[in-house]
Amino acid sequence: MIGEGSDVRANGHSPLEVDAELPRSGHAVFDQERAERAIRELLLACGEDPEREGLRETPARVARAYREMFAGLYTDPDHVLDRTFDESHEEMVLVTDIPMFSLCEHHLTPFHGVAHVGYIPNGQGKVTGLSKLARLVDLYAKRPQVQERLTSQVADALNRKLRPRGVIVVIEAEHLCMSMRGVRKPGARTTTSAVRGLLQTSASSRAEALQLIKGRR
Ligand SMILES: Nc1nc2c(ncn2[C@@H]2O[C@H](COP(=O)(O)OP(=O)(O)OP(=O)(O)O)[C@@H](O)[C@H]2O)c(=O)[nH]1
Ligand SMILES: [Zn+2]
Repeated sequence: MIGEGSDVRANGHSPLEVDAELPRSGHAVFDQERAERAIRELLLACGEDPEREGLRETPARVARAYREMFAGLYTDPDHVLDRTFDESHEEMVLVTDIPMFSLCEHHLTPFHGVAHVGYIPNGQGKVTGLSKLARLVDLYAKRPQVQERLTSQVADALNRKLRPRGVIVVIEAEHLCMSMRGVRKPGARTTTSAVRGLLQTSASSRAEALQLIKGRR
């Protein structure tokens, strides 16, 4: 998925196709060398010896891992919704239990769980491939994130690109910053939701969607 060297590409898009809304620090590509230096510094700061056998390759490895985990910074996730097809379906389309991995922007530790993404097409063609809903979650997740913003960004992208009658996004996740450190509450799960259009204005439509999500098993 990711290109070699500093020319980072996800989904084949140019590395310069960045999200205009994203606050940027002047980088349109991942700076591999700088990341390696930073990881080496971190190891030194922790009192480790980056030259010892087991750690010699670690800065380069960790930098590559971050390049992959932050791939959504270097592409516009909305591009995954560029291709739509004509289908006059006007009822809810819902994909549940999409595995989701992201990194919390406060601690850069993972939060992971599942996303449920649904929309009501407008009946005038704009239907997307089901896999694109999962790809959208994936790319917005591949940024330093907070769960609330991730949830809204996925909902807003669907709203913007498909002009649907309604959108619902629910994310259930465990934050490792709450499990393996800090308050140490493994198993605590956070649920966030974002609704747009009819699913925001109509309590009965929203209740129906939430019922489909809750009763999925
Ligand atoms: N709202 C929200 N908070 C988050 C998310 N991820 C992590 N946090 C919280 O971000 C907060 C950062 O709090 P701080 O007091 O600045 O940092 P801290 O001293 O490391 O806090 P503790 O985690 O309580 O040890 C913590 O309460 C985290 O639980 C998220 O996705 N959404
Ligand atoms: Zn955190």
